[in-house]
Amino acid sequence: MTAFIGLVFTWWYKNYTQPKGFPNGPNLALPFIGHGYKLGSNVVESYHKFRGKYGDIFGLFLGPSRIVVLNDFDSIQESGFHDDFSDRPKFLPGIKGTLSDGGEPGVIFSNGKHWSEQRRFALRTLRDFGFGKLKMEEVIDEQVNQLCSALEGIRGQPMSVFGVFNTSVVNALWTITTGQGVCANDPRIQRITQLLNEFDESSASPWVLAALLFPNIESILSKMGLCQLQFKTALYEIRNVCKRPILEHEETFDPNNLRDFIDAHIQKQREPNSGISFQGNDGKLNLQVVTEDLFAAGSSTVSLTLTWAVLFLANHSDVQTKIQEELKAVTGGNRIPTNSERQNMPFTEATIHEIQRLSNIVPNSVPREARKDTHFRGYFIPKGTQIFPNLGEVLMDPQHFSNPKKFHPGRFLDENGKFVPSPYVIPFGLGKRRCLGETLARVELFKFFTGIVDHFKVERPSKDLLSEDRSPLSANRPNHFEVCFVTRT
Ligand code: HEM
Repeated sequence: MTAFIGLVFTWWYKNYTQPKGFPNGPNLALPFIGHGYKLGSNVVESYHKFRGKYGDIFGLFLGPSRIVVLNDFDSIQESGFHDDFSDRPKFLPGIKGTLSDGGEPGVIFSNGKHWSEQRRFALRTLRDFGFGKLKMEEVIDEQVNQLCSALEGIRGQPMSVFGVFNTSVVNALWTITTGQGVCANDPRIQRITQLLNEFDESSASPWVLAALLFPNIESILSKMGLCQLQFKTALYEIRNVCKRPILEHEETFDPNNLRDFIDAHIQKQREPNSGISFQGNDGKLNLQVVTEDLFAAGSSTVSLTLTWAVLFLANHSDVQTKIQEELKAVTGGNRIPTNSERQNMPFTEATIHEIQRLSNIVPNSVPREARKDTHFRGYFIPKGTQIFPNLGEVLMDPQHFSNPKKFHPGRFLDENGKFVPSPYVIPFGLGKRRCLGETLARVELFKFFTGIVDHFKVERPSKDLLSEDRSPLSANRPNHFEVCFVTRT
């Protein structure tokens, strides 16, 4: 018996205690759940408390995974550009298929050459987007107009905006990747957006995080009703929906007429020196998964930011008035401004910057992993440790933003009314893994936002201000609320 206890203790000591020089953090990690029992229902709040207690860089076990949480701008920036910290941990391994070298395909959770090549390709293709008649701005304008027409149809009645933007944002992405327009009520798109939405709602739960990090316990947690990984189901469904257009594109591919993102990828696959990640079956798998990745990363992020935007607008009608004045001066108030016109709209720019700061929709960013034993800022970080850049702590840091919980676009305007962006507004992360959809996201946010303010006065159904707090069940969503979109004459 003593020998058994000795063995268990040795196993626990080896797997659940931190090495010398590791950042401070809560004590006593329990087998399998680690410090999960010390986290409340909202991980973001727990991390904020831990930061107060253990400092800007602290460590803990989440399930059996060793984690370091970075909470200040300098360490997030330095780690972001650090070669040893630019890998992603394994995420539901194999769920997206496996490359010939055993690695993960795609871009969000891939590493090494596959990641760098696919990232460079996707970044460039989204940034320079324009295939034949298909131009990014036109695609988005069409979705903004469709959305505004649908909202006009509600005739100013109180309505919830949760999920309202998802369809438009997914439709724009669908057009950009596949070249095909879809009708607003396409059941495939509705299903994908619904699943991503549900995942988003549950993403602050420590159980969901534990299941993502430690797939072996996922089925047990699901059976206990502690977590449902809708995200996984969504990935399968997105895969099925994307398969068909990819096959059709392969059959009808014409190198002299690139129609969309899929065509651009197929062209790379057919170039002899395009890099290993575009060759053979790996190339095909990468296309499949990069397409899925764009949907997974690019839909609820943008639509949730717009949901917060509407909430802030409803609470701050003075902000709406100023933006409407800017729109009138720049466009005459009867069309969606072009992306290049945003430089003439400093107050609008400042407002979107403030919305992105305060909505803080990806508070813990996407985890990275230490590729080897590394010394970082005086700490020892062993190989395999997961690194969480806690962006939310920077966005809400009183050292960078006075009264950080207050919605105040004016903080980003100088005395001449010029827009001065803050280096501490980092909703897209920092460094080598920084969001690759940033350009597209910025154009989408600008166009949907100005389109709505131009068409409507966003009003609260009653005199009471809407709560700007986070829903207790989620790190990034507002509490349920309703607004009225009153058409402007
Ligand atoms: C408001 C909108 C968005 C926000 C706040 C956001 C935020 C982020 C963040 C924080 C990361 C992790 C960065 C890191 O690890 O350092 C990320 C990664 C990523 N985002 Fe976004 N994102 C947004 C929109 C989009 C869009 C529209 C797309 C594409 C259509 C996209 C595609 C990606 C991809 C593919 C990655 C993984 C990059 C890599 O691992 O190399 N995102 N995003």
